[in-house]
Amino acid sequence: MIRAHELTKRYGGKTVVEDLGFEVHPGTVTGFLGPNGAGKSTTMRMLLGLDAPTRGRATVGGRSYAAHPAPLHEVGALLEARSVHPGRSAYHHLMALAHTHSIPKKRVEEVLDLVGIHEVARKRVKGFSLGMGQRLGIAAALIGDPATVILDEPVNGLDPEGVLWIRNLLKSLAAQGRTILVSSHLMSEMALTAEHLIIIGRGRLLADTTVERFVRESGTGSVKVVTPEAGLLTELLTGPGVRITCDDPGVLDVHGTDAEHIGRTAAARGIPLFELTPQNASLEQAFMDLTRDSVEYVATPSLAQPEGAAA
Ligand SMILES: Nc1ncnc2c1ncn2[C@@H]1O[C@H](COP(=O)(O)OP(=O)(O)OP(=O)(O)O)[C@@H](O)[C@H]1O
Repeated sequence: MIRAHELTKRYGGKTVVEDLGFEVHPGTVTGFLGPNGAGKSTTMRMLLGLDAPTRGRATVGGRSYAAHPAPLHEVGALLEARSVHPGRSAYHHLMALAHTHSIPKKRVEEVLDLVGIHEVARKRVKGFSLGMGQRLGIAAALIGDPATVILDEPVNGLDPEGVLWIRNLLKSLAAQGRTILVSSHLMSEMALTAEHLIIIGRGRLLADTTVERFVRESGTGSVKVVTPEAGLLTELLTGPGVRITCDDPGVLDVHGTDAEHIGRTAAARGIPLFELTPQNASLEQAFMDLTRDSVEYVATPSLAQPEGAAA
């Protein structure tokens, strides 16, 4: 388990992480979300003992990172900055890590297989694509078979196949009972990967919730329904809190209820459905609504606002 308690970081006069408290539990993927500059990387660096908190405390598995006798077995991490010597091969990089942490050579082969870079393992890292570099970083994070895995923006620069691969890898690591914390600024990707979300903005906690609850409570979700019986289905679904729009014949946009209820209602009356799709775009919208006041790098338009304009 990861625990942050009143975690605070100041650089000079600027507070970049403020009074942050959360827990990350084993067995699920927890997404760590926030707009650019929200403080995600700084928080992760504090969890990993790479930055000292100005105040507060961060523990992994009940101890601060530095207090672990064999940290690679406890925590595996991928941070944004690449720290691999460009002239080294992936194999030698991992071998060096294994050697200095008493990890058997066999484990190097295992993680190379796991991340799918066995074929290029003897090539120099400087020729690696961003995606290959990310895979190598993940191999290094997993080499100690850690109970906790912390990854900062692992899908950055990956192609769709790579994104899908990371998603499945993280889920399988969580299913093995590990604690997984993964940062992103993409809500839509996290909604597919994570079960739990910790959302920060300007270094402060904005939400600590499950994906399911975030979707439900965002209230902005809708379901696209394609049916030849649009009129009848609209009648059956109409009720308190439900709003249905129909811009194209046979295509309904249903707000205020979920796909399961719509599917069951249709099935009970034998109404055929050609499509029943929860709209994830609105999830991204809910995330942007939540973090709007915390977005740091939209400075230009708001600076251009005349004095006294609404914030
Ligand atoms: N070493 C440092 N010295 C001064 N300011 C820093 C330092 N590291 C980070 N910051 C500032 O702290 C804030 C949070 O940065 P951080 O990289 O933690 O955010 P982030 O959420 O990871 O952003 P991104 O999604 O862009 O990676 C930013 O305003 C950044 O400029």
